[in-house]
Amino acid sequence: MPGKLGIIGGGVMGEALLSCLLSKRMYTPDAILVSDLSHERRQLLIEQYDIRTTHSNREVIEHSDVIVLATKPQVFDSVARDFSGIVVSESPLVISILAGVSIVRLEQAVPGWPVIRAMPNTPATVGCGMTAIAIGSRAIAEHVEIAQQLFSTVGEVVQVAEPLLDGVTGLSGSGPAYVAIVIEALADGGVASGLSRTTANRLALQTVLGTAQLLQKTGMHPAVLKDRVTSPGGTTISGIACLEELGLRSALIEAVRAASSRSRELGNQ
Ligand SMILES: NC(=O)c1ccc[n+]([C@@H]2O[C@H](COP(=O)([O-])OP(=O)(O)OC[C@H]3O[C@@H](n4cnc5c(N)ncnc54)[C@H](OP(=O)(O)O)[C@@H]3O)[C@@H](O)[C@H]2O)c1
Ligand code: PRO
Repeated sequence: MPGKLGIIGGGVMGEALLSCLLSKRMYTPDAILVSDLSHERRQLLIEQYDIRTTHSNREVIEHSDVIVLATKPQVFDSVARDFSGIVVSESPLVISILAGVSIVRLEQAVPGWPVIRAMPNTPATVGCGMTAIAIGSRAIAEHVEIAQQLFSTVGEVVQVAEPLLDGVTGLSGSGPAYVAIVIEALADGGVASGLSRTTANRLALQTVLGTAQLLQKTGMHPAVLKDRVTSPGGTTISGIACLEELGLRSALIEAVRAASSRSRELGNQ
């Protein structure tokens, strides 16, 4: 991976990328500079990862060959002001992971530099992320290659047309929260049926993990697996009837749609 990496915003997602890129040795700690407004946050990142940090976004911008924007979208205008008037000998690649903020807005904010929009997710922390990227008008093949390399180090990568990124955000960006709720609720069901909390948590987690791996490794359609588990007149069909009655499918569909629409809304603010 070429040169120096800068991360603006060392919060949950900035740290997720940072920790995995370091553990996979894509970057060495001395090649990374992270800016964050919070002193406590900067201290934590220094102690945890032995990287350099700063309160100044401009320092990160001037230091880096690749800049990952990882603040909340709500502070984008303020971060954008930090780019104004900066002169560099070679334009860095700007990769934004901000939900909703469009390539047009990003390109207006950075002075003629290449931009790529990305939507990763938190499993990137352990190298199991899912990231979609959309390419800005000034990015060339070399920049796409850098983004592909960076995000494939922390999981899988797909390229999509920019308008689809809101849907990606609602599905794989927000998805880890939905799946975590499903795992927690399955465990609650186990506890309600008399299992200890520890056993129920273990069963719920391994069931979700094992099912995902089975589907991924075999390429089996989820509906086929559902049918394989469901014996005629057995236990599973009683559970499924309950899920259908209580609307699990439509709840998940509506959750993805609501989150996608919120992503669009954030982009228009
Ligand atoms: N979390 C996810 O699962 C996820 C997944 C995909 C994409 N994203 C995107 O990633 C971005 C960050 O999300 P997050 O969950 O990591 O948020 P977060 O934990 O709040 O991290 C953002 C960090 O940026 C700091 N910050 C605020 N204003 C700043 C400024 N002007 N300059 C530099 N740093 C500043 C924040 O400090 P304070 O807390 O002190 O304000 C915070 O430490 C968002 O745009 C989100 O849409 C998040
Ligand atoms: N977390 C961010 C949010 O909740 C974006 C996707 C996941 O806005």
